[in-house]
Amino acid sequence: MTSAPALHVAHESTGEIDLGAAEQAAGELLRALGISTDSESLRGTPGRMARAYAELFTPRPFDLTTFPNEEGYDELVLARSIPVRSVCEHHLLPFVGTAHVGYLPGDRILGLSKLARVVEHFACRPQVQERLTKQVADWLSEQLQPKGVGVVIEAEHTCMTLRGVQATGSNTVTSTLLGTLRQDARSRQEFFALTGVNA
Ligand SMILES: Nc1nc2c(ncn2[C@@H]2O[C@H](COP(=O)(O)OP(=O)(O)OP(=O)(O)O)[C@@H](O)[C@H]2O)c(=O)[nH]1
Ligand SMILES: [Zn+2]
Repeated sequence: MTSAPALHVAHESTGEIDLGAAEQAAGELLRALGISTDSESLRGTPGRMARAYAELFTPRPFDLTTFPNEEGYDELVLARSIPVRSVCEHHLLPFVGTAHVGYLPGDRILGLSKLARVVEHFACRPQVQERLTKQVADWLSEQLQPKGVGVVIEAEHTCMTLRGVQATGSNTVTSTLLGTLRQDARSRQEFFALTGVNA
């Protein structure tokens, strides 16, 4: 199988990260919340907070490597249980879970790891789960021109399980289907059956 020229996926930063300013602000936030940073173990906490959020908001750049679909493979390609870690844009608390990302190939097939990389790419920013699901599906559709795309994400929102309503054990399922996977009932059913999500 010959590799097509890789298309570089630009880092889509949500803005410049100023670690120094973030550390200072984190220190002020802790003090405003009544948490002293005087002790040895908390002295570095504002800096750690700044670096932790910077890490969560910085996706790793990657190349979108595709190959010609030489065998004319026309069934579903599905990567299941891709880990998802993101941060909800309402509380800036983590939501974590798994994504199932699949497509029905057209003229080209995608390097399999890229299905996980595109999830990370859109997860590394303040998000809502619905938008993340749709962004992954739309991006695959635009870049690969497949016959269909399906994305399902199941995630626990810690803003909903650890605080607020404290709905411990709950998780949220979102899905976006495009093309044949949306229009054709049999393809749709097969997709959900293979993801293991009851729909
Ligand atoms: N649709 C959607 N809502 C989300 C997501 N992540 C968090 N939220 C919700 O965003 C909402 C923000 O609502 P507010 O009423 O402003 O916040 P709040 O007072 O902290 O609400 P509670 O969480 O109910 O205590 C909450 O209902 C969250 O559950 C997400 O990915 N998608
Ligand atoms: Zn939230």
